[in-house]
Amino acid sequence: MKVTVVGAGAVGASAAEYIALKNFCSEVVLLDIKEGIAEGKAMDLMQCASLNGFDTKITPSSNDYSKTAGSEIAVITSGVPRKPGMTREELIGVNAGIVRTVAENLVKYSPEVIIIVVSNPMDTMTYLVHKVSGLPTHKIIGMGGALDSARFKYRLAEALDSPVADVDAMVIGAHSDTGMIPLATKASLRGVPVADLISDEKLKNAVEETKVGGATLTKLLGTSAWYGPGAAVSAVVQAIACDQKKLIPSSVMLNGEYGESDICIGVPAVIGRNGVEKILEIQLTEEERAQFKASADAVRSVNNDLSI
Ligand SMILES: NC(=O)C1=CN([C@@H]2O[C@H](COP(=O)(O)OP(=O)(O)OC[C@H]3O[C@@H](n4cnc5c(N)ncnc54)[C@H](O)[C@@H]3O)[C@@H](O)[C@H]2O)C=CC1
Ligand SMILES: O=C([O-])CC(=O)C(=O)O
Repeated sequence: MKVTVVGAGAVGASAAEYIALKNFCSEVVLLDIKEGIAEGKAMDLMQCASLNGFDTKITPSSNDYSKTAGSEIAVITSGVPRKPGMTREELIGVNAGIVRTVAENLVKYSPEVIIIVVSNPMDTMTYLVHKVSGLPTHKIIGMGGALDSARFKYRLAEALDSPVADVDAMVIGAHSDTGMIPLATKASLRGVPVADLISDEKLKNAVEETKVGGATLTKLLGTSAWYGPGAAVSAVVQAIACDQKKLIPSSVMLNGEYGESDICIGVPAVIGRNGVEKILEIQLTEEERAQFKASADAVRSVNNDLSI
């Protein structure tokens, strides 16, 4: 299995590292437009192979897409991250041009590829890839829900004083500070509804902290996060590569599901060897349905800023 990661910055390198550590791919091509970056990161990562016991070969590329030819999966992390005080939506002006060119180049050399979009504003960048790549809709997946759900589980575990691994929870909606919808009503501690175990106030705090999870880290770090994003990317890549058919909230093109069409936004999706294998339409409360509609409206208005 050959996987390409475009963008050898913080998130791209972290994703390549986690993919290699999990040892399920033969090759990861790490491509960056900046001369030397991919070479340096790939060399540094390959020097971990004997220490960490992985066989995955990490091949660098300085913007040479011929090296990506025949990739079955490609991850787009190229573009600028936000700085403290910014929203993800403010990145559209720079990132749309980058994501468009990258998607076109990827498809040129790997016409059968499945693309995972990470660059922000992620839901709109995913929509853009649908419009410019010519790939079938099931082959384009926006990564946001995997990360946001992991952050929600972390916040719930904190509130419950329980191990994170005992918590199950999901976040749907847009990957944005205001559009995320952590599904508090469905969160559980090994099947026991979390709402039965902690106060409304604690649950509400966990929801609010999850929604601004990216902004909180950006404020602390001066740039956006990379370990969680890299791990979340590797989980989506592995679900495809190993045909795991995992239920991962992902930004996918909707065609009537949840009452929305011609939009990419986070919904529960089964991810396997064919990419998006199924979209699950789960029961939402009236309040969650209203939140989803508002979230979709906001994504649509950002999509309108694209020139496609
Ligand atoms: N969807 C999600 O959950 C998350 C999304 N992000 C987004 O991912 C993106 C990357 O973030 P970081 O890795 O922290 O940024 P970074 O600045 O560390 O790395 C970005 C890399 O992209 C490269 N690049 C720029 N234009 C390129 C092009 N045309 N072709 C190839 N490479 C190019 C740069 O040289 C740089 O090395 C940002 O847009 C950020 O907002 C970050 C975290 C989570
Ligand atoms: O917050 C950001 O800008 C980066 C991102 O999408 C995340 O970490 O969730």
